[in-house]
Amino acid sequence: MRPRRFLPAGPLKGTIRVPGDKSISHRSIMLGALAVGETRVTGLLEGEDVLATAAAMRAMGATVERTGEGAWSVHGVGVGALLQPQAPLDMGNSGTSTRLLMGLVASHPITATFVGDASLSKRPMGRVIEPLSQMGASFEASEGGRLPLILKGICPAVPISYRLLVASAQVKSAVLLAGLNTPGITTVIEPVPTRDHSERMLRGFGAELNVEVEVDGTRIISIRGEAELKPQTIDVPGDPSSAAFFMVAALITPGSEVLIENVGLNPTRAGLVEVLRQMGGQIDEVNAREVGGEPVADLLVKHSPLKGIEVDPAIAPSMIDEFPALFVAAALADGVTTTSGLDELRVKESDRLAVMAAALTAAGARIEEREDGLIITGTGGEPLPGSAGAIATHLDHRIAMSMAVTGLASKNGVEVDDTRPIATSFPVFETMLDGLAA
Ligand SMILES: O=C(O)C1=C[C@@H](OP(=O)(O)O)[C@@H](O)[C@H](O)C1
Ligand SMILES: C=C(OP(=O)(O)O)C(=O)O
Repeated sequence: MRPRRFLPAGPLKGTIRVPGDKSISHRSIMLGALAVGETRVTGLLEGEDVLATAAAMRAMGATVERTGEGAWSVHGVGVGALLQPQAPLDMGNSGTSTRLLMGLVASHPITATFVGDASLSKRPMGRVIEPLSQMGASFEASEGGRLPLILKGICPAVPISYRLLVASAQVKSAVLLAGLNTPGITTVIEPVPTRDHSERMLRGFGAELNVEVEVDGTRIISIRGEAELKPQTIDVPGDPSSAAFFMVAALITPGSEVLIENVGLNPTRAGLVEVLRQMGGQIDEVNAREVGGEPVADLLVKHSPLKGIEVDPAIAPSMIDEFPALFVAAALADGVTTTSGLDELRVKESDRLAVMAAALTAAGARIEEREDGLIITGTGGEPLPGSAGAIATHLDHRIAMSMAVTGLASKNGVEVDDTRPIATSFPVFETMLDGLAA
């Protein structure tokens, strides 16, 4: 364990550039590994989760090499040509690596064992086991459909049409990736839109992918299998989920003004910016452009008095990883913030509703935990008292970073029990935070 007390500090001033988007980084390595020829990636997130994906693709035959800071070269094996890994695939803390790679393995004639850390081993895999079983793959999973599990893929797999039961980009992507090496058309029906990086990138690599949107917003996504992917050059935009911590930090710390450069603002990811603006946060988009097929801008964030709001549950999928950071903003806002429809937060790296309720309460905030959300009564900008002892982060990087930010807006600081998990998604977080506060 690596504990740290995050002390009150500020104002935050300066310009930062957050590391590459985690979702896009995973996908660029996976698709690069399935294209024939060399894919070059710049701006790749070199966090532990993405490195787990890189190691797994190497174990299945691809050449994945670092050529410079954030610069990677991937020589793929071609769709259908993944090799049987010789040892269990260690997915560490990463749900995205696990579920997307299960999709890839499912339609190859190989068997793979998936293992992970204590957090990942508690997370539900039934949501991908179900559709991939329909496609013909077989599974030996631990109790409740959890890791460790053994997946026996099948070739040819059976194309399916699958309606998502949970709003999950990981489940959608697992089925689409399995569909890549499946004859015919594999379809995912998505009643609630989730992040669409897989769709964008599959198209970019030359897969035949079709999206129809029905009047009620349901998306019908079809991919033609036995695809041939062409290698690409990919520039990964900055991760809005990492930028989130600095947006909130700047908004709640008096006198702050921070420019966060190169932030990915794909509409399926940008919910937090909208919600913080509804709360009164001043966040200006400058230099809007496109990077790697994704909308990007620099965000100029200034300290702002925030007010509590009722967060529309419909926006949740577009900010699903940002709720821990939002709860911190709400704890410092004037009035009550209500959130609902957040059951999915209970099955992330930790139970993010229970863990954030306990953590913010320990820091002196007023929190009521409901079945599907938190109700937070803010201080109206007054610093929170801070924590007496160490706050339990349960191997969850986003809890650790959220509570680090809470420390800035506290009287006595907030102690986090373990900062190591931050390296799964944002290895330079502490350096950046210390730099802005200096
Ligand atoms: O597809 C992805 O890259 C991700 C999808 C989301 O998970 P779910 O699909 O479980 O909602 C998100 O929480 C995760 O951090 C990354
Ligand atoms: C939920 C997350 O990641 P994953 O599901 O890939 O572990 C996250 O990064 O917040």
